[in-house]
Amino acid sequence: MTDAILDELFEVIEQRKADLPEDSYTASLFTHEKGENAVLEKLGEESTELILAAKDDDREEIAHEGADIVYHLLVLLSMKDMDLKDLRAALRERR
Ligand SMILES: N=c1c2ncn([C@@H]3O[C@H](COP(=O)(O)OP(=O)(O)OP(=O)(O)O)[C@@H](O)[C@H]3O)c2ncn1[C@@H]1O[C@H](COP(=O)(O)O)[C@@H](O)[C@H]1O
Repeated sequence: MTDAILDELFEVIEQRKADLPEDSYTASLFTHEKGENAVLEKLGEESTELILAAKDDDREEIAHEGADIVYHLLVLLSMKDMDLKDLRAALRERR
């Protein structure tokens, strides 16, 4: 997890959280009437879609749904005032 794309994506998410632009999907998750349940529901849906893609052996779809999950996970971390350091620390502890 040293790929810069994750840090760049997390930075954009933090920026959207701060600025809340109207046309931003990310911002809409932070202001959603369902609160954090909106992102939790998305994580549930995307996980199901990932499982279906895996069962179909659809490699392109596995990557697509996996990316959706990573994005929504980063939004969740930001909502909880956590960041990639927390995720990296958890992964490192398992080595
Ligand atoms: N990485 C993502 C990202 N991944 C997924 N999504 C959105 O998450 C939603 C997923 O919901 P759905 O499953 O209903 O979408 P779908 O495409 O119909 O479903 P699938 O069949 O694809 O799973 C879609 O609206 C996607 O656009 C994302 N929206 C934004 N980003 C990143 O966030 C940045 C800022 O985006 P904005 O906040 O929109 O400016 C972008 O530049 C991207 O880098």
